[in-house]
Amino acid sequence: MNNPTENPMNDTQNPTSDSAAAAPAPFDGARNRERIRRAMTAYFVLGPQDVEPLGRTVLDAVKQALAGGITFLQLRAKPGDAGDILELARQISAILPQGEPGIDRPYFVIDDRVDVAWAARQEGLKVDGVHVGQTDLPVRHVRALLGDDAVIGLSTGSVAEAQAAAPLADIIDYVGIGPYHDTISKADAPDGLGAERFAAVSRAARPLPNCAIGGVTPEDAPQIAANGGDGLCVISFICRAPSIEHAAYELRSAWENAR
Ligand SMILES: Cc1ncc(COP(=O)(O)OP(=O)(O)O)c(N)n1
Ligand SMILES: Cc1ncsc1CCOP(=O)(O)O
Ligand SMILES: [Mg+2]
Repeated sequence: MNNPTENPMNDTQNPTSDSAAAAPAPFDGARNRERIRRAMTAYFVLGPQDVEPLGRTVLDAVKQALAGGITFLQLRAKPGDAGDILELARQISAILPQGEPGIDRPYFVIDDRVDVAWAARQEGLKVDGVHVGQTDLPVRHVRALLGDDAVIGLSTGSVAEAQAAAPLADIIDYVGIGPYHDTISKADAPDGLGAERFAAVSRAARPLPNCAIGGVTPEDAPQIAANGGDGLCVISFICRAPSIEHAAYELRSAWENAR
């Protein structure tokens, strides 16, 4: 299913792919913003709380989602002790393909836990960085702790938060915008933004890459693409699907057809 010819991680428009070597794009920073933007295509978030009640494991879910072609992965274990999250990150890292994130394998980040992301990177795991929310450690401290080449994502849910994020484009790499619809996967989430408010938030967050999160399914792809989105981010759509591999494939195909 993970056909390299259809792979945004091997895409000819990707300035870092071999096939683009003849016409290199201008350098856009140490972490390559355009590569990260394209990796927003099919962003999968999960933790034990999302799959274990359904009789699945995080590792099996990740294996199947990789086969289906996800382009970005986030380990969001809530609640979780640091050591347990680190151990899960080790196991996930071991099944990720070798090579460059965004080209040969999905990016892989840890939710909230800058300490775990730091430890994982010290161990040489394929952990690219962290995704933090508005009340987590401020991103300037996250950047100082993780270094220049770590990937840092920030949650935004309003125009004001996006306006505050945009000037930090040298510190953060992308924003998650949501919830797009109401969600069952985050207890304290506000009501869904809907397409119009999403458009205003994504506009305010420019030039940062973004993904839409919260009740998102492949059916949303055309509307999200038309409103300035760079990709689709899901928990339930993949975790609750009869076939995780097929759901991941559907998510990615929907975005590739919509953008
Ligand atoms: C890609 C992405 N976007 C938003 C979130 C939500 O993060 P946050 O607001 O910190 O809430 P929790 O996920 O920590 O409950 C996310 N995790 N990923
Ligand atoms: C973590 C998070 N942040 C905003 S909505 C959300 C949950 C998304 O999960 P689902 O795809 O199941 O609605
Ligand atoms: Mg958080």
